[in-house]
Amino acid sequence: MEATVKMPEHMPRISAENRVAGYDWTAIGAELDSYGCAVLEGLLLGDECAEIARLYPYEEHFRSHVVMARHGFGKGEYRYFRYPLPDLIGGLRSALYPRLSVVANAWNARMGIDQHYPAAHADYLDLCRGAGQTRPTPLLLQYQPGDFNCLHQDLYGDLAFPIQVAVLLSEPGRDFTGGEFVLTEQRPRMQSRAEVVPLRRGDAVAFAVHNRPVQGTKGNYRVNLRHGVSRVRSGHRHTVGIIFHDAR
Ligand SMILES: O=C(O)CCC(=O)C(=O)O
Ligand SMILES: [Fe+2]
Repeated sequence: MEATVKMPEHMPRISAENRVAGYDWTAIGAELDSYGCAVLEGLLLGDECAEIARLYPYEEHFRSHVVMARHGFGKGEYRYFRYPLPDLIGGLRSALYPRLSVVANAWNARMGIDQHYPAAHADYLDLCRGAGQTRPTPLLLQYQPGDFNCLHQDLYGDLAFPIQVAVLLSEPGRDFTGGEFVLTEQRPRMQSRAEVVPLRRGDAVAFAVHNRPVQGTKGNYRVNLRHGVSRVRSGHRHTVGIIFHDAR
């Protein structure tokens, strides 16, 4: 007879390392190089999305609460998680980082930036700590009808890891309409380029935080990116943002 082992409910069914290892990182790196963003389909399961979104009202999980309209950031609200992060988010943060650091190091070399990202996220957080950046940056966002997130860059100090990840926790068309994830890319002496990233619930987008190199005819040039969310037309939308540098 087969033994059945029931996993405790709070444990993610697949380890973060295993789910991250399931993606084609060569293809993701190529998408990031070409467009400044790449989609990781199905990073979270539906019930995992619900589990994270449900944390929103519980203050004990968060260190601060931002009402976007008060700061001119848009309309809607978000909360920065406290350490220790929920397992699912902390696990993804450390499992995604080594893959993205390969792309980030290649970008720095192409942009002539003399900085190397260590292979382990714990070591990068040590560097952040040394720069006075000790507060956790992963966040949970909540949008209602009429809400939007103005184009911005998530920079919280001198140290900034150049790629971040956002996971959509609500299902477009069912839970909400509108609310598209938008990325703009400002090119030197040229007009800006926009990307609208189609996401389903559980999909993640990895994208450039502020700068990335673009291969031109005369070598690499640097573009400046911003991201945001278009107006939510109906329903409710939740996202979890995974930023790899900590904040001052
Ligand atoms: O809600 C979104 O899709 C964008 C969230 C965001 O700005 C972020 O994760 O940094
Ligand atoms: Fe953001």
